[in-house]
Amino acid sequence: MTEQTSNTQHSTTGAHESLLRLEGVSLHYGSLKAVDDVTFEVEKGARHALIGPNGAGKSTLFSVIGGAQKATAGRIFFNGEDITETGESARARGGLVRTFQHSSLFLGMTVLDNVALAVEGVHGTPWRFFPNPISDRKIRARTMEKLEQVGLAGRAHELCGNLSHGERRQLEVGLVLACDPTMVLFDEPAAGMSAAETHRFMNLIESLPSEVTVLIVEHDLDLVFRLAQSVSVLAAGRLIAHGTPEEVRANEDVKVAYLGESEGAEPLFYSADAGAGVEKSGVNDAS
Ligand SMILES: Nc1ncnc2c1ncn2[C@@H]1O[C@H](COP(=O)(O)OP(=O)(O)OP(=O)(O)O)[C@@H](O)[C@H]1O
Repeated sequence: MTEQTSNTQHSTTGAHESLLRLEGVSLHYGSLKAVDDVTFEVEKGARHALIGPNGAGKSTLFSVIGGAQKATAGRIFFNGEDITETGESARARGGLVRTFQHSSLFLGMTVLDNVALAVEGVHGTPWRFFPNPISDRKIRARTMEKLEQVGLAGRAHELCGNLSHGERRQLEVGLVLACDPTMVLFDEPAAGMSAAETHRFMNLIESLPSEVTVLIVEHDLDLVFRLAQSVSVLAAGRLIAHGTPEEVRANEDVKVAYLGESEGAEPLFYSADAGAGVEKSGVNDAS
């Protein structure tokens, strides 16, 4: 992927091709095992969720995958290449892109200009003395395409600072799409969203091109079980389950891990055939 990437190659086997593979990944803070010997893979084109009770290690593992934090043990492979030692921005250039946070939006600029700058960073002249991204027709067309994809074309000329919380999150996805990602890492996208915003955002993630692989860390289990085709469950830093949403719902270790978090909490999971499939206990309900 980059000059920092080692030559180690990971061969994939089986019918489905692995895009991201973690092998024995750990991140220990002294004696605290925030992430402990985690092995799993995400297939190309998958909608994969990483869930777990509070303090399970989700954010830490997410940072390790994105490259913001270094694993203390284990290897990470992306597209067959060992990226364990590859930095965050080099991973992003290689297609493994994390959603931008609100802080990366320019609130005093229009929605159009925000995405145009990101598009220009990827497709345009890397740096100009007097940047005027909208003057470039190709960049403008590409920018509008990204805004259409995230449902913000009608807000193109609005100042970013005037957008609602949900719209800003849509815009963050637009910035990510501007990077032409192979895989997008979504970090709790539904946090702080209203039910309507969450619904819109779910539709947006579902409408992403099928060649874009998605890994999502999310507390809102309604969203997870609607969106994900495969789920990995962490508890106390360890991977305790990995499989389809149905398999994970039925897993006894998963039920115990969630219920153990809050005594007297309502059961977190209905059986798979009980309508919506998931009952929120409030334990991990960020909505
Ligand atoms: N920088 C740090 N130094 C020491 N311990 C940390 C650090 N960051 C996280 N931890 C600890 O690592 C463990 C995993 O934390 P992490 O935030 O990854 O869990 P999480 O599953 O994302 O939790 P939540 O759902 O509450 O956000 C926790 O015990 C946390 O206190």
